[in-house]
Amino acid sequence: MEESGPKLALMGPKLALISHRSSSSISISISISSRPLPLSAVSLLVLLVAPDQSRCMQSVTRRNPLIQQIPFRFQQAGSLKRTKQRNTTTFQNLSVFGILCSPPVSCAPAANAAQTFLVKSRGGALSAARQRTCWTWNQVCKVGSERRSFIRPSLTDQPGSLGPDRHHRPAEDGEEAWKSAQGSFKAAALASLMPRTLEGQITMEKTPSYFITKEAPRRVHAMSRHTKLIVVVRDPVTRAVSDYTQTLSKSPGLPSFQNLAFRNDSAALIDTSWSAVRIGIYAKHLENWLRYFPLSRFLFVSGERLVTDPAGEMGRVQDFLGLKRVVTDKHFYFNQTKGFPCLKKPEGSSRPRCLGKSKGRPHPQIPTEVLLRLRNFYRPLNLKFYQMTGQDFGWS
Ligand SMILES: Nc1ncnc2c1ncn2[C@@H]1O[C@H](COP(=O)(O)OS(=O)(=O)O)[C@@H](OP(=O)(O)O)[C@H]1O
Repeated sequence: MEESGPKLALMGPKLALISHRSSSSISISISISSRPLPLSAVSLLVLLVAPDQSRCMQSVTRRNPLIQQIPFRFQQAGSLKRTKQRNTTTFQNLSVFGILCSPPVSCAPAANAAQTFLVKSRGGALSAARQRTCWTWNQVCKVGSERRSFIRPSLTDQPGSLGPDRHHRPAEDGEEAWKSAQGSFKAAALASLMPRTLEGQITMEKTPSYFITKEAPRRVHAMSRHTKLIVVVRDPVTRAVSDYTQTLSKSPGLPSFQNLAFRNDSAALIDTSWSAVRIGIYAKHLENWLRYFPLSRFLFVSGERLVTDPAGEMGRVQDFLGLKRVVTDKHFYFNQTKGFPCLKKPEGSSRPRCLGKSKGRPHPQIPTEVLLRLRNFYRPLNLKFYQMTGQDFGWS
C-alpha cells in the first residue's frame, strides 16, 4: 500500500543525488505528498522547509501596508500551465518570477497597475533597463510562454530583482519604513514563490547562492524562523577546481586556474576575491547564518560521502526532516561509465538515471604545487568550520 505523508521522491536527474559544486547545496527533488515539486535546474544549497507559507505571508502582509496581497505563485516545471486553486494562480514552467507590487510602483508600461511585476532574468540576460521595467501580468505570461527569460527566486540584492523598485520609491515613506518594506517585501516575495504547504507536506527550495549571500539569512528568517537548512559541502580545493571547470566549459579563453587563484601583485597570496576561492571559506558564510539560525536548524551533508555512500547521506537527510527512510541503498547503483552513483529507478520512470553531463566532468590538471598552496590556505579555515559544525569532513 502506498505510504501517505511526506517523503523524498526520486525523480529526475536532480533528484535524490546531490550536487555541491557550489559548496552548499543539496539537490534533492522532493515530493509533496504524491505530487512532485519541481525544483530548479541548479544545484542546491539551502533547503527551506517552511511549515506554513500562507500564514507566514499573511503576517508579512499584515505588518506592511505596502504589501496588500500577493496572489500569485510560480513554479518551475514542464510546460506553461495555469491552475487556480483557492485564489492562487500557479504557473508551471513559467521560468519567470513575478512579484505583485502593491500599491503598484509607477512603471512603464503599466497597463494593469494592480498586477505589475518586476522581472529579472537568470544570469542578467535582460538589459539593466528591462530589469527595472515592471511588466504587466500579460507580459509576464508572454515571456513565460515564449521561454525567453528564466527567472529564479533570488534573495540577492541585485537591482530589479526582488522588492519594490528602488527607482520609484514613494516619496512620503521614511527611510526606515522603506527599508523595512523592502525587507518584508523580499521575504514575502520569497514566500510567494513557494508552493502552498498543506498539512503533511514539506516545502523545499534550493538555491546555492543563498549560503554565500549576506542578506539571505535575515530574509529567510523573516520568512520563517522554523526553516530547516541543508548545506552540502565538499573539499573547498576540489570545489574550486570544479567551479573553474564549469566556468571554463562556458568560457574556453579563461586564464589558467593558477592565474586566477593567486593575486596579481603577489604570487604567494591567494586571491580571495575570486569567487571560486571565496565560496569555499565555509566558516565565514556559516557565521553569517548562525546570527539568525541555531546550529540545530542545519544539516551539513558531506559532498564526498554523497558519492561514496549516497544512501547513508540521504538517510541523514530524511532523519533530519523527520521523514520515514524511504530512500535507501536499494535505490542506488554505481555506474562505472559515469564514475558516480546513479538512481536505479527514478519515480515515474522504469529506467536508471544518472546526473547529466555537466555533473562529474573531468577536471583539468592543476599543478600539485598550486593545489598544495590552496590546501594550506584552507586548512585553518576548514578546522574552524569543523569546530563550528561539530563535524570533521576529513579534508586534509
Ligand atoms: N551522483 C553524482 N553524479 C554526478 N555528479 C555528482 C554526483 N554526486 C555528486 N556529484 C558532484 O556534483 C558536482 C556538481 O555539483 P552541482 O550540481 O552543485 O554543480 S552546479 O553548480 O549546480 O552545476 C559534480 O562536480 P564535478 O565532478 O566537478 O563535475 C560532481 O562531482
